[in-house]
Amino acid sequence: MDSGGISDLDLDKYDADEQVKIICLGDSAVGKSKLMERFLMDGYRPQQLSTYALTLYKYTTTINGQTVLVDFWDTAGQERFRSMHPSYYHKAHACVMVFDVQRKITYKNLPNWYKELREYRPEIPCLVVANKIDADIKVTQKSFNFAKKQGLPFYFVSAADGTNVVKVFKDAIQMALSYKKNSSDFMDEVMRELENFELESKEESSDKEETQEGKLDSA
Ligand SMILES: Nc1nc2c(ncn2[C@@H]2O[C@H](COP(=O)(O)OP(=O)(O)OP(=O)(O)O)[C@@H](O)[C@H]2O)c(=O)[nH]1
Ligand SMILES: [Mg+2]
Repeated sequence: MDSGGISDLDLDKYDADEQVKIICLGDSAVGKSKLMERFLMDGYRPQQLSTYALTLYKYTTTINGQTVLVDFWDTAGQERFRSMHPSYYHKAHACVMVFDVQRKITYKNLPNWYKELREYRPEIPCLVVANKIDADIKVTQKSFNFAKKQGLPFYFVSAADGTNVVKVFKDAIQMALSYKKNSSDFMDEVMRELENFELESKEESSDKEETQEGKLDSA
């Protein structure tokens, strides 16, 4: 129940009603960090060092009157395809998968990223993003069939000029929320039940709290 505890603290601290985790996948230098920065800071600083470690961005927004806390996870894609640590995927509610329209290899690697994602998170919404369309707008006439074949939403974007960036992340947040609410993923159901169970028992009696948490920890 480690992250469950942290979530509760976060919800209090940010005065949020809901919390979702969104991860970003894709080869190195496709623009994952730039896209997130563009969305979060509404700015774009070219030529920044690539991401070496994990970066966690916290973002709050209001959807249908509810305050939603979004954890955006960003990590380095590496030069060649490399696996992410399982904790990166843990309890993620949506994934933004990025490739660079100027480098075919980054598109060819999408099935590798997707395969790994599905090993850990079989059901979460995944959005496919073709970045850097500013470099050559003609690419938007090309067809990139991977997303269609997998039945995934697809977006042409540019972190440099901002095209579709807000749209992608807003959609990702909505999808993450609806996934969290109507999830058929068994593990998530169980986790949610456990979280509710913990809250209810806290309300009932505070002196039982410790025993209750002890039980959940060993579950
Ligand atoms: N022309 C253009 N360049 C971009 C765009 N987005 C990112 N870049 C450039 O591409 C390079 C890589 O961007 P990053 O955001 O660092 O890529 P990343 O996917 O986070 O890379 P790693 O952290 O190594 O996995 C940088 O030099 C950016 O300036 C874009 O939309 N258009
Ligand atoms: Mg990066």
